[in-house]
Amino acid sequence: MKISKICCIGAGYVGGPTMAVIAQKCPEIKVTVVDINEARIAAWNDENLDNLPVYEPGLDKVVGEARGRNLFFSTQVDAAIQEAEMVFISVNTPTKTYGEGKGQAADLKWIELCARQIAAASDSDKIVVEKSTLPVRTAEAVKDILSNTGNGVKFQILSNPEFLAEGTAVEDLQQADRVLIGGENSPEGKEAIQALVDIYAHWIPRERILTTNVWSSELSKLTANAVLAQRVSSINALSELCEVTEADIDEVARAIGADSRIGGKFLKASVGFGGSCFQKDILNLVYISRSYGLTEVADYWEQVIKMNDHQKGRFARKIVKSLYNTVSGKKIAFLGWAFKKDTNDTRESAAIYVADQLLNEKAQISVFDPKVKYQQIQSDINYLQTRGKEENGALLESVADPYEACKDSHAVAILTEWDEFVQYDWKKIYDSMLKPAKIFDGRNILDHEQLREIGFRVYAIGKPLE
Ligand SMILES: NC(=O)C1=CN([C@@H]2O[C@H](COP(=O)(O)OP(=O)(O)OC[C@H]3O[C@@H](n4cnc5c(N)ncnc54)[C@H](O)[C@@H]3O)[C@@H](O)[C@H]2O)C=CC1
Ligand SMILES: O=C(O)[C@H]1O[C@H](OP(=O)(O)OP(=O)(O)OC[C@H]2O[C@@H](n3ccc(=O)[nH]c3=O)[C@H](O)[C@@H]2O)[C@H](O)[C@@H](O)[C@@H]1O
Repeated sequence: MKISKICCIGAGYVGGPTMAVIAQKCPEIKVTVVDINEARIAAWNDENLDNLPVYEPGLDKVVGEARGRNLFFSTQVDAAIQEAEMVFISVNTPTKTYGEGKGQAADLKWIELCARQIAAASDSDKIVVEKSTLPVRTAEAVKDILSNTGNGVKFQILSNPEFLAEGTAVEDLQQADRVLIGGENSPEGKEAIQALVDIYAHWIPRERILTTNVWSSELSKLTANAVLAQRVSSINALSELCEVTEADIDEVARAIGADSRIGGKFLKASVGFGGSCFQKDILNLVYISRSYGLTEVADYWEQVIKMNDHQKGRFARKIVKSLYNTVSGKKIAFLGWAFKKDTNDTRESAAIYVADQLLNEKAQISVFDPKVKYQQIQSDINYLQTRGKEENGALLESVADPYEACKDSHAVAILTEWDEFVQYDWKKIYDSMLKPAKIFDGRNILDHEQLREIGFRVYAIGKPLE
């Protein structure tokens, strides 16, 4: 079966970049990305490519090449579904905030709405592709909704989870380690799988396109994130041990990573992992395991989250302790608010939780992030509902100049590993700060020796103190 029209529901961090790359690589396929969020669609259609709603290195070029040719962004959801032979579901699947499974299970409200909308808008057979990250066996529910429309239209459900990481999305999509496609083991299922394989085969070597049954595919996505996050929690757990034993976590990571069985990637100690997915997906895995009565399995994975919460908490406590156990009224500069470099995404960023803890101690925080705006920072902190909006507004500011953020501060905390932070004039920053001037490097990116020569007191993750 040859696909000529694709519709993707959800124009977010996954739907936008993923479809842009499919459109770039498959110029003969018309790709329409739809969303109910009008402002988001307008931003995707903005003539000025600097205003795209998702910041990703290289994305402007891809969108610039394909948009208007065979890539379209629209709010006309039904029309796009109707004309497509293949419909991707790429909507958000956050952790439930109410009812059964609150705080752990994935909220599948938007997935179900999409399935119902596809069912209602379709008058020809379609392949429906789960692109969102979903609990194992979700395809069963999607299929149940789609096969009970009574209008004779037939649907095949595929699972095609996305493994891109933010900040490197375009590169990850163009040179994916693997593409995973799960489908039904029937002639129709195999035909649907092949149709999607053919799309990716435009640019991904065939041996990197893995095909499995639907349940393996759904579960592999949760598992991949759980194992990645587990590595970060493992190295972060060891960073605390380094601090009390005078071992150096970067040296330990290099030493163990040199073992090809372990590998060197994803062993960078930090203030804690953030992002919209690691925590959400592990909580989901914990919930699923517990719902099958697998207590030990659930407890095992839950520890990855507990360790991460501990890491964020102890970073904040370290700042308070070293500022003589009080930060009330003291200015603390935050360099970075995004959950990692090269993205404007702040979801579950460690910075939010460290700030919240310091605001509880009445610190005055001044944030500089090259890609995150004041409004987003306020909305992130207000979302926690720890204190009123007015108080947050009075204690937490953001400025457009990093030197301004650091001026007259007692301490500078590095929360995101933006490359530009390394290049700053740290002598100038030192001269503008209150003394003793302190730096808390939550990402271990700065030259600590040089900073100490300037006169800074430096606290880093998993490093011996002076
Ligand atoms: N952010 C990431 O790096 C990755 C995310 N994922 C998964 O991909 C999925 C999407 O994530 P993001 O793109 O980050 O979410 P997002 O929140 O950035 O985008 C989702 C979009 O779907 C839209 N939407 C929701 N319901 C809709 C409906 N019924 N009709 C039309 N539009 C609708 C929303 O308005 C929103 O713009 C999630 O399941 C996530 O776990 C997977 C891999 C990477
Ligand atoms: O499902 C998802 O959403 C995606 O989640 C992660 O991607 P992402 O969260 O965008 O970014 P990562 O590079 O994985 O970083 C996650 C967090 O871990 C932190 N991290 C990462 C690596 C490391 O060594 N140390 C460390 O602290 C990062 O700073 C960041 O806060 C996975 O890497 C992707 O494969 C997956 O598709």
